[in-house]
Amino acid sequence: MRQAAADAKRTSSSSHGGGGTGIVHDYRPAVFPFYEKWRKEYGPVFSYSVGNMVFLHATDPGVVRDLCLCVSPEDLGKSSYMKTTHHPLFGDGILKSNGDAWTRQRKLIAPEFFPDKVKGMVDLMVGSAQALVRAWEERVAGTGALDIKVDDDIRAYSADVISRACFGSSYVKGKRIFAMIRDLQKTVARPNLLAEMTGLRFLPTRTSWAAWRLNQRVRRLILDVVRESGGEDEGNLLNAMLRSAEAEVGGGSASEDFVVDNCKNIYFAGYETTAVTAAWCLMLLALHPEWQRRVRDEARELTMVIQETLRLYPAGSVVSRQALRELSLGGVRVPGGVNIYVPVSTVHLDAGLWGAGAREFDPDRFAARPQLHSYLPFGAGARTCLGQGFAMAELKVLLALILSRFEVALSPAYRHSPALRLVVEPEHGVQVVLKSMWPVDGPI
Ligand code: HEM
Repeated sequence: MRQAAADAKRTSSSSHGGGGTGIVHDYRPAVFPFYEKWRKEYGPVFSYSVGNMVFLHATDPGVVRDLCLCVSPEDLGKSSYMKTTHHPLFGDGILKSNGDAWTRQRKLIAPEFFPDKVKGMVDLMVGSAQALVRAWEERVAGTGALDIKVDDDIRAYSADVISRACFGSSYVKGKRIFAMIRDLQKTVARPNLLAEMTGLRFLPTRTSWAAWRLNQRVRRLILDVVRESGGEDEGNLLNAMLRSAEAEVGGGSASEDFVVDNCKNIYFAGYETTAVTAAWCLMLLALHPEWQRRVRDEARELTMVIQETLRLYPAGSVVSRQALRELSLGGVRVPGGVNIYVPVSTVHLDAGLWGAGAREFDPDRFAARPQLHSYLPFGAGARTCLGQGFAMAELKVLLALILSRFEVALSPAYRHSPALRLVVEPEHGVQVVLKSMWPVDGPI
């Protein structure tokens, strides 16, 4: 098995040879070698167990369609698998909660991402994107062309946007908080399967102590910002959550928990996902200069390019659920307690759903709306991503500004190697060559 994974890794991790030849967008054999092997052996629906946990792996369109249509929080919820290990990161926030607790949080947070609210955040996105583009312009000036790994700068953009949106004028402190949550994420991201499967997870370990300490610091800092804001209505997410929490759960530590946990959830859900999507999108645009031209001519085309990026490189690689009671999905009986995994990239590359060219980059396919169950970059059913409008706006602002200033080509140093680190990201970063299209003091 290990050898199969290593072989697959070698074939998908390739230097692209200058013009982008040799890049294979289908990363499944490298990133999910076991699932691919089992799917080929057992078909689109199979189950396996780890200790006493049962997993149903499904890519059958009937199962996926029923999963998308199931909106009852009593039937399907988020898996309790890893809940204890990941508790310092997610707490009881929206991402992992179920039942009434989830319904209440969703109702409170969703309005903060309604289109009119997102529209009000576009200016702050433009401000952050302009800072990035200006910095690149300065580096390009004098050299004519800049060979650059874009990932860190894009991450800084994503962190800046989400900090400003969440923390308003305290966004500098917000960025420190998010940096700490990132450390927390790294600490809890090392899964301890044995601990999950046994009572040992309740015993403190060095990692769990480190996570606990980090968590306390994050909590103190978030509550500091809340106190500093003095309840002033700044129109940022933090204040909105505070208002909601006080109205719903009353003051005191329950409302503090609500705010702290959901700050961490929003950060986790919105930061890395958006940054990684922007990086993959730049890689694909660098490979396809004809699409750079089309996007410059017609803004609508940018939406299609982003949609196609999310099809080929979905940041959320798996839609996971737990059957909270016995269900039937696409004619398959699913007993209560079973964990359901839908590998998004397999659905997105299904030739039956997307045609023979499913593995190729072709944004034109999004001229028509895809079928509900064939496109899951933002998840499925009642639990779909709350921030998708926000993420799309953030991506459009950044990419439109970059393309209005630069021609983008893939660097000869780029190595294509998608790797799973909670989200599927470019293992060695995305390295491109930027050429300025305008004089450096031109308008942005
Ligand atoms: C390109 C960027 C993004 C991608 C690909 C993405 C993807 C996802 C996915 C796959 C889920 C799980 C859905 C499911 O299980 O059915 C999710 C949930 C969620 N996302 Fe996003 N997301 C992105 C950006 C954002 C942003 C920017 C925010 C907020 C600022 C956000 C907030 C959330 C929240 C709150 C949930 C939990 C929804 C619930 O459980 O009810 N996401 N996202």
